[in-house]
Amino acid sequence: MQRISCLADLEREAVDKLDLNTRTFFQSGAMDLLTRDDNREAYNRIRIIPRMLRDVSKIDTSLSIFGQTFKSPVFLAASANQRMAHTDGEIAASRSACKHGVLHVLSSISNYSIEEVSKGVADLTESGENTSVRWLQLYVFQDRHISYDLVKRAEQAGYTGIVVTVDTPYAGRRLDNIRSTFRVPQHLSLGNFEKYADGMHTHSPTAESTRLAHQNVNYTNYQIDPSLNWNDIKEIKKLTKLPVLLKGILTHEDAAIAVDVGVDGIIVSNHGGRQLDTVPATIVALPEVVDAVKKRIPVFVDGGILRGTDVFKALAVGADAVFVGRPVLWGLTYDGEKGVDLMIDLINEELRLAMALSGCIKISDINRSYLLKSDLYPSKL
Ligand SMILES: Cc1cc2nc3c(=O)[nH]c(=O)nc-3n(C[C@H](O)[C@H](O)[C@H](O)COP(=O)(O)O)c2cc1C
Ligand SMILES: CCCCC(=O)C(=O)O
Repeated sequence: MQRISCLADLEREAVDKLDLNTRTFFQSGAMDLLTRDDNREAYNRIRIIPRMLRDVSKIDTSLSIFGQTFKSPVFLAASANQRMAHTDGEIAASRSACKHGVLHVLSSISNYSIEEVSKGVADLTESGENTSVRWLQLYVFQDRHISYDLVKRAEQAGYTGIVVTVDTPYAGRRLDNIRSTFRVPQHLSLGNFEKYADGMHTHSPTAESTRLAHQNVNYTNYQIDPSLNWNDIKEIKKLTKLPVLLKGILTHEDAAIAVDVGVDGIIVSNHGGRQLDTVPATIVALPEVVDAVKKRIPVFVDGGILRGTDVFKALAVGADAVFVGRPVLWGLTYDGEKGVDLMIDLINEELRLAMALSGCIKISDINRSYLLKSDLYPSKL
């Protein structure tokens, strides 16, 4: 077997190992996959302009956000059902993030619960790692008490941020999941919701409702509340002292409202092309969001990031850090925690090299002057 040299190799190995059901769940995007694929192609169209002779013998990829220090700006995005990739699922991904000093975002729709993941990383604190690099991704369910309780549980379990996903009032229409009838394997449950299966909470998502939602038998079966609006975001802000971020913003208009209502951070995302097909690639949407936010709050981006040069380009446009989604699943599938370690090491090494070869010594050195101007997308501003 050839050695894994980059994230694309890791994807190939993982895809070879997976059954059709899991593979289509991970790879799928909405409708014709135009946005999913555009996320990557848009990075490929941007050229880096390097500078020389700057003593690049020491490269520092560390950064600080909300008072927390991270070793690299490549974070791990939330994805549902990570035990479909590997039996250690979310615990393995979270452990790997803690060891590397980068963020792990736990999906609301995880197989291991908020508390199980906390327990699963606890021994790393004893060996000196910072295990507070964990945020919770929040879906706002029709039964608001469930979502509000998830926030409280996250606070108690040592999570340090809440990421509210705002692009999913309904699940996108993912044709391959409909064609091959997506199923969460019977032995997996949705850890966070077991405590609500008491008859009191009739709107709690279950593994069964998840199955149906993915088959689009009933779009509302995830029990996500499609009435979610800006007033709810203000309520969530009142509920917690943790930073509250919005994931799924794609326009300068929404970015400006987010800042006005007191949101603490924005993740420019199109859900990996899984929601509304034909929305712009995230690296295309990023400049107008960055320009509207004017550094008042951090801006992050995800979607299609596979190379160290992609990370460099996103930071050059103005992202504070980036998230990778599917690559976490490829790492998990390949070799559990060790596979995620490998994924993080590979992309960090590529970023380090991209910085050195373009003459950037630290993260704050990276800016738009390192990109060919004609490749930067026209902003709506
Ligand atoms: C299998 C899968 C499950 C996902 N589940 C969630 C989720 O539960 N909540 C969420 O906010 N985003 C979810 N996402 C979206 C990711 O957080 C992220 O936005 C996206 O994967 C980034 O694109 P990339 O995969 O090209 O890196 C999921 C993505 C995938 C591929
Ligand atoms: C309604 C979608 C829930 C899981 C998810 O976010 C995804 O599969 O992309």
